Amino acid sequence: MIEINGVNKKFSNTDALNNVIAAVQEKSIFGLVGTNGAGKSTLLRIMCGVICPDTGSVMVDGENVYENPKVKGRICFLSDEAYFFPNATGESMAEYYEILYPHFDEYRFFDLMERFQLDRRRKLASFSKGMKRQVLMLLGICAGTKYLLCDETFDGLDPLMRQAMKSILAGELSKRDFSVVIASHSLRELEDICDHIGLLHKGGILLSRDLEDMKYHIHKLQCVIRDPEKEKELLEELNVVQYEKRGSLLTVIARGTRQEILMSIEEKDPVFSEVLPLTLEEIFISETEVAGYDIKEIIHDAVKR
Ligand SMILES: Nc1ncnc2c1ncn2[C@@H]1O[C@H](COP(=O)(O)OP(=O)(O)OP(=O)(O)O)[C@@H](O)[C@H]1O
Repeated sequence: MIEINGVNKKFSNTDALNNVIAAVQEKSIFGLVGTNGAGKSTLLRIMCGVICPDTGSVMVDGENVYENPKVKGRICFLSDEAYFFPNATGESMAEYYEILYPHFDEYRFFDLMERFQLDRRRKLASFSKGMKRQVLMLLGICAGTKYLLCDETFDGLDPLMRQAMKSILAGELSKRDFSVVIASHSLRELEDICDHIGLLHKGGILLSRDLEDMKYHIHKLQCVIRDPEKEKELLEELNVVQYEKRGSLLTVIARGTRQEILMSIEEKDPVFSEVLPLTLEEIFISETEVAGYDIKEIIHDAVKR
């Protein structure tokens, strides 16, 4: 488990991170979402012990990661710019990773390179940006470390490759003691792979939640109730996050399971009613508005990229 305990980091006059608190659970995928300059790379670099926080700490399996080679050996960090040595090929990078990571699985790496139609003998400098990112992801997966931290590594891949990488990551998770952190601009990108999402904004975590939990405990109700008294009662009974009335159609975003909301609405003799799950985007917008933030622009920006 990685615990981020009140981490602060300042660069000259810039507050890059401001009291960040979060946890990456065992055998999980943690999505770190945020726009440019939100502090994602800084947080990842602190999480893998490359830079030291000004205050606060990052504990990996109960030990401080900074200047701790034993703990750092359990982490593989893939930076947002794929860096390879001059003249490096897939084969020579494999040799390098074998030195760095004792559990690096060379056989698997070459097998995956072949499946992705990446020539292991070709110079990586001649690969496209997306192909370089594929090689980097495969190196990271085959490194055999307990933790893999990916800084926007998914963002340069085409949709097919993204899906392929996601299924490889999911396969790894089911086989071994493995956790992944993926930083991305795109909320939608992470929706179908992450167990947990942390939303980073201007150096602070605005929201950090389990996806299943979020989706299970908040819903959108659309209904038409003729009797205004019953409509009022419904709004009092439900744990309302937001509501809107257009003509006779009442739309409510409320906390609660689908079953709980259905029970409340059925007692009010609705002319029409339906309870729908929220998209991740809708959940983030409503949750952050409740917390007093007008996050729509940030979320939409993150979704568009
Ligand atoms: N070495 C540094 N020196 C000075 N300022 C820095 C340094 N590294 C990061 N910063 C500043 O810290 C803030 C957070 O930067 P960071 O790279 O962590 O954001 P990010 O969320 O990864 O952004 P992006 O999505 O654009 O990569 C920015 O304002 C950035 O200018």
